Amino acid sequence: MKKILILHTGGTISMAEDAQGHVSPNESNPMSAVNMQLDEVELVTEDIFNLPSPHITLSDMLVLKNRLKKAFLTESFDGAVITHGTDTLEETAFFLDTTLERGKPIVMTGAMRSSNELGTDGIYNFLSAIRVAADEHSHDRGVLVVMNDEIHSARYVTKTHTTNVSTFQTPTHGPLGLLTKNKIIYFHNDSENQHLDVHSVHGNVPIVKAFAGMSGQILDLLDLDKLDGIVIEALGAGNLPPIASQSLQRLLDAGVPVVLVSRCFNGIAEPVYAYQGGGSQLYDAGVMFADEVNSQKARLKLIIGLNAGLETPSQLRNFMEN
Ligand SMILES: NC(=O)C[C@H](N)C(=O)O
Repeated sequence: MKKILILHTGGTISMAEDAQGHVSPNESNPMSAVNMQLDEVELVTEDIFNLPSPHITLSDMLVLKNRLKKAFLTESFDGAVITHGTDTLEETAFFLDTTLERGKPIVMTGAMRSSNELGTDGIYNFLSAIRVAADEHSHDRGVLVVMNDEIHSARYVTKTHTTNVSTFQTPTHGPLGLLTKNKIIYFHNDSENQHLDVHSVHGNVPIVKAFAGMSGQILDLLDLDKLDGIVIEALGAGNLPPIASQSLQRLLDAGVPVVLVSRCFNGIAEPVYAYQGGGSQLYDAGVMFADEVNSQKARLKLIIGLNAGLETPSQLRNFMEN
């Protein structure tokens, strides 16, 4: 018999629609009332939060991480399922994936349609997540995201559609696997995300998106005394308009960690172009190129690195670029 910890955190999966079509949280989570009778699986359920996922903070992620650590170290759980709002699900998944060691399966899921809507996907996704968490082949894969019959890696998955039930996709790599009616099939193994545990999540790290004709105005407005780092969503392979790149130099000169990702949905940013504002110039000036993560995940990674005590530029660069 597998013992699986269920942590409900809120999100649309826990919400209901009213007569006007407005969706909001319930006093008590409808998912807790779902009577999931499964052979060979014992479920232990906790309503750890009841929050829409735009209300989830890094402190909440830390609470979840500590709860999961306890579950596996001292409570002999065989796996865990976390239900979560989809808006920031990928961020919580990435945070847990980076701060917890790989081992027993941790599976996150949610829904795009609330509990009383026609075609609600909540209970189906919940059951799928439990199946994956109880499967022997789900061990040592890091945090998994299960929605709409697909299994995705926390490192790469992202929300791609505002309302569609197939919103979670893995650009460049594709999903790790899928669920059929009777089977769970993994197509490939994922490389391990660098693991670093943290006990705090302090830090002001904004994300700034680049655009054609970008001036330095937004970067010039940033108060260096209140800035612990910055993530730039750059153009293409990792380039910036020339004036913006000049303003970035002020941050680099002040020792602010600057991390770059691409605003492209697919592919990997690399220091290639040598013109003014080009990636290779930015790299030589000290900009770190975060490997294969989007801006919201690069931001979490930088905050984790800083809170884990990586101080020197080379320590941080090694963490951010691998
Ligand atoms: N589908 C969802 O769960 C979206 C909702 N706004 C949330 O993230 O809480």
